[in-house]
Amino acid sequence: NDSILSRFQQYLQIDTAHPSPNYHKAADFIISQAKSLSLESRTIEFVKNKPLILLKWTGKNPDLPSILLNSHTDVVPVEPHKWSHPPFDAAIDHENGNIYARGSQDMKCVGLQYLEAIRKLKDAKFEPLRTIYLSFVPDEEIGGHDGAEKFANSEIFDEMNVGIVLDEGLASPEDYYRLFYAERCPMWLVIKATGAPGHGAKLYDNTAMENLLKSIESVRRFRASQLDMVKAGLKEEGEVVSVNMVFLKAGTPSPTGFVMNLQPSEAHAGFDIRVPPIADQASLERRIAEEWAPASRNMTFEYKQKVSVYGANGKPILTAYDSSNPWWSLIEEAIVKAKGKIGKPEIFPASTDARYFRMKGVPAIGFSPMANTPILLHDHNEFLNKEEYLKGIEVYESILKSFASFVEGKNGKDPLRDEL
Ligand SMILES: CSCC[C@H](NC=O)C(=O)O
Ligand SMILES: [Zn+2]
Ligand SMILES: [Zn+2]
Repeated sequence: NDSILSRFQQYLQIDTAHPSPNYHKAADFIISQAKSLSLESRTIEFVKNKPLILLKWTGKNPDLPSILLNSHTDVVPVEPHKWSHPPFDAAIDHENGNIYARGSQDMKCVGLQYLEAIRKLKDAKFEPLRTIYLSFVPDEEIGGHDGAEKFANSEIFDEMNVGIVLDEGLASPEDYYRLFYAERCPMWLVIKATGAPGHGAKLYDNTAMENLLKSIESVRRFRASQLDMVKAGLKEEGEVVSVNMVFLKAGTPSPTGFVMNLQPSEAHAGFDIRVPPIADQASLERRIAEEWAPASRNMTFEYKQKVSVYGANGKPILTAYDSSNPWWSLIEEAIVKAKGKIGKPEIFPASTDARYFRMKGVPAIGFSPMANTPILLHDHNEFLNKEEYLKGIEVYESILKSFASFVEGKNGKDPLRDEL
C-alpha cells in the first residue's frame, strides 16, 4: 500500500494548476506508469503543449465496443496561504490518514485509481475480453475545448468504438457512492444596464443602477425559489436551475476609489447559471430576455457561454439508467460486490468532460469513489483519506472485471452472467 500511496502522491505533486499547468510533467508520469503496466501509450496534441495521453489494454475480443476510462490532468488554481498543508506537497496527515492536495478529489485520484486497479488485475492474470482505454485529458477545468471536446470529435475516438465511458463524479459525505447520468448545462450570462447619468444627490427614474438592481431582485427571487425546493427536500441539487451572481461592475473610478457623487450611466452583472437537462431551457431564456434584461428597462445581455441541454438528435443529453443501459446495472452490481453502497442516480451539478462523450451518443457515467468524504473540489484544503482512496481501487477492480467481461446478449443481458 505504501507504494500505491506514494504513486498517488507523486502525481499530486505535479503542479498542473491553471493558468499554466505543467502538462508535460504529468504526461511523463502517466507514460512511465503505463510502461510499468505494459500498456500501449500514445500522446496526442490536438493543441500544441496540451498533451492528451491515451493508454490501451487490448482485449481478447477487440471487435467488441471498448471501455474508456477518462480523467483530466489539470486542476484549478489555489490560494496556498489559505491551506493548512501546502497544496502540492500531498502530505499525509498521520493522525487521520488524510492526503492533502489540489486534485486529491478532482480528479487525480480517479486517474490513478484506474491505473492501480489495472495493476491489480494484471497481477491476478486477468485478461479483458473488451479493450480498455484510458484517456488523461487537459483543460477540463477551463471547458475542455482543447481536450475532451476535440478528442470526442476526432477520428481517433471513432476508431476506438467506445461502448461506455467512465468519468468523474463527486465525493459523498454519507457512506454511499454517487453515480451521475447527466450534468447541468452552463449558461454564463452578463446583463448590462444603461440609464441616465446625473448628480449623486438627485432622485430620478431610469438610472443604470436602479435598472440593474430591479433585475438583480428578480434573479434573487428566482434563485430563492430554486434553493427552497432543495431545502424542502423536493429536488436534488442537480435537478434545479442554479444562478449565482459572480461579478458586479459599475461606478466611475477615481484615484481614491470611486467618484461618490456621480450616478454612472452603465452597470453590469455576471451570473453563472446551470440548467439541468430535464428543465425547460427555452422558458428560462425567455425569462432572461423579458424579466432579467428587458430592453424596455434599457438593458441588454450577452452569453459568455451557453450550452444547450439538447443534443444533435433534439433530445436532452443524458445517459439512460434503466434496463436499456446494461452498463448501469453492471456498475451498480460491481460496486455492491466490492461492498460499496450507492445512492440514487443523480445529475452532476457542474460540468465535466462527460458531456462531450454523451453528445456523441456514447453512454457516460460520472463516478468518483469517495464516500464518507466532505465535498472539497475547488476548495481550500482539498483532501482524500488514504483508506478511501485504497477502497476506491478495489471498487474499480470490480467494475473493470465486470465491464471488460460483459457480453451483450439479444435482450441486452449478458449471457455469460445468465449462466452463472
Ligand atoms: C463550463 S466549462 C467549465 C467547466 C467546469 N468544470 C468543473 O468545475 C465548471 O465550471 O463546471
Ligand atoms: Zn474535475
Ligand atoms: Zn473541477
